[in-house]
Amino acid sequence: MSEKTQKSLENGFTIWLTGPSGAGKTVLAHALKKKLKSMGYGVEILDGDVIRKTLYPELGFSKEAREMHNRIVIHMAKLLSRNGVITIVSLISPYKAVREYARKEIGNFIEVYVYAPLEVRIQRDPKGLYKKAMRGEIKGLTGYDGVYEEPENPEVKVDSSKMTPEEEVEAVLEKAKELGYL
Ligand SMILES: Nc1ncnc2c1ncn2[C@@H]1O[C@H](COP(=O)(O)OS(=O)(=O)O)[C@@H](OP(=O)(O)O)[C@H]1O
Ligand SMILES: Nc1ncnc2c1ncn2[C@@H]1O[C@H](COP(=O)(O)OP(=O)(O)O)[C@@H](O)[C@H]1O
Repeated sequence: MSEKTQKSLENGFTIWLTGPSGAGKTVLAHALKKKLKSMGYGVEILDGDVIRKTLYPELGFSKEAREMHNRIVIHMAKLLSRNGVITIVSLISPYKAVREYARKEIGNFIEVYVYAPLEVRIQRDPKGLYKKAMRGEIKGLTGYDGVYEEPENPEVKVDSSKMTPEEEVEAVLEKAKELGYL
């Protein structure tokens, strides 16, 4: 669809995908983008891994580093959302307080807990990080030997070991409609 025919939302919103490595955030982010684009909306993905590699590859994964990085992503999402863009954030964001800050700052907000059991994530291990953690080559891998504070009341929870990406997309879009964002 050309820019001229792109649907413009007066108020954008943010779909915040949180969950540990290998849970399925990236896959869901791209499936959502494809679907929303085909419906004619302006969509942007903010992927934590990509932003890290582009802006500060040496940052690391201490609590302080993650909080600072997450705050930068929150600011980007706020700017995009308030200009009518549907913003999909794909970010481990392990700390509840930071996600609550995101909700408050951004406003129109759908928190999606992307869940998969540890055994499934270990089996998938798309980046080989669980193998490295098991060999002791990395420490503090989120959801393995690093903290992940599970969302208590996310707008949506998807279990990627039981649902297809298409079913996950439907669950998120249904919630967006229910909340009046679409
Ligand atoms: N120790 C440790 N813990 C967690 N993740 C690690 C770690 N080391 C490297 N990686 C890789 O970093 C990717 C990006 O993480 P995020 O920016 O989403 O994380 S965070 O919100 O700052 O916690 C994250 O991407 P995803 O696998 O897509 O989630 C990992 O691939
Ligand atoms: N229903 C599903 N939703 C998302 N990912 C799935 C699903 N089923 C299997 N997978 C697989 O799980 C892995 C998830 O990786 P990824 O999306 O990169 O996770 P994350 O971004 O959370 O680290 C991929 O290899 C993907 O093919």
